Amino acid sequence: MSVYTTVTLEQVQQLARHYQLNVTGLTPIQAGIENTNYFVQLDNQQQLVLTIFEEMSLIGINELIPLLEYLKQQGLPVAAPLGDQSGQVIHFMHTKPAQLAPRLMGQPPMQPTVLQVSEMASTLAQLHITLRTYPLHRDNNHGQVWWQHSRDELMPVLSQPDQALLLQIFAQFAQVQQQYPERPSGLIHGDLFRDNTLFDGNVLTGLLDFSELAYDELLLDIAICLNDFCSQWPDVALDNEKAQAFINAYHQVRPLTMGEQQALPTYLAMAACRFWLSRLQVQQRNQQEARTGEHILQKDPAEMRTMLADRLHSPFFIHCAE
Ligand SMILES: Nc1ncnc2c1ncn2[C@@H]1O[C@H](COP(=O)(O)OP(=O)(O)O)[C@@H](O)[C@H]1O
Ligand SMILES: N[C@@H](CCOP(=O)(O)O)C(=O)O
Repeated sequence: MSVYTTVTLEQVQQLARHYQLNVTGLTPIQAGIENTNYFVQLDNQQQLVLTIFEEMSLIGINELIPLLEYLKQQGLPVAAPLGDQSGQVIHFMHTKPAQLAPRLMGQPPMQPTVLQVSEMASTLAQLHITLRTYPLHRDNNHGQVWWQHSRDELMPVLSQPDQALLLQIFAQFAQVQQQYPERPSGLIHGDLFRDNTLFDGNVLTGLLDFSELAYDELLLDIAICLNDFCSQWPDVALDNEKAQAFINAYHQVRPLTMGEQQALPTYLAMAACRFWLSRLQVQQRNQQEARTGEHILQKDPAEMRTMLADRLHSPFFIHCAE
């Protein structure tokens, strides 16, 4: 996060009484940009994460509770939120929905190894397969309709070269979608960046932040995750060895269609574009609402703009073993 809603230790202790838990400490979490999160220390040495939802509707929040429970039961490393003594999961703090979930151990892989990349990709494929039969339809709030809308809204404030770049990717994307129609859809995570995962060595211990979960193209999820896990940080250029390892590992669990393989280079560019647009929007909002301070994280839109240009100018052509 960022901490938008400040809570006191006493307020969290009061919340924890519903769960018959004793809270001894509270630490704001700076990572993340949508919700307010705190690590919560219990007197029995366990730790929880308190999330105060800043944006998501109550309907959306309630959809995720059984979904996370289902994923946990299927063996995926997710933090299903806790029910209190009466089974209630969502409480309210400062009129906003709030939940407690177990803290998963591990660290986000800031410079992922090839093994971590492969582990991420095979888990992503597993996630897509596991969600195939899950009975939920949820539109993507940051899907194609939103891309077009936010592009049109932002156009007037962008420089001429930025406008040209946007027009180029949207035109190329429309063409590729028409050319390669064989692209399966399903429920996707929608935001699997490194900072929404935790690793202990090469073991993936946490998939976090399902707030963008929605019905959309699986290839979009692959492109979002691959872009972030397989870049040569701090440079955004693609690391070809990692990208190929990602594709191999994913393909072994859920074979990519020919359409997906051919469309991937353009999807990588569009995935970067989607986050360029959303970061520009967040930047505008933070300025308009004067949301600043040491606990407010602002991700750099320029990074995604550079990534978009890179993916367009140096496309990554994949090879999938038969
Ligand atoms: N269950 C959890 N276990 C461990 N760390 C967590 C957990 N939930 C959140 N975090 C930490 O909090 C950060 C922000 O959480 P996230 O859900 O991504 O918030 P936001 O919705 O604001 O992006 C994560 O990057 C991670 O460091
Ligand atoms: N991953 C997105 C921002 C979404 O932030 P999160 O903290 O809610 O995961 C980006 O990098 O722009």
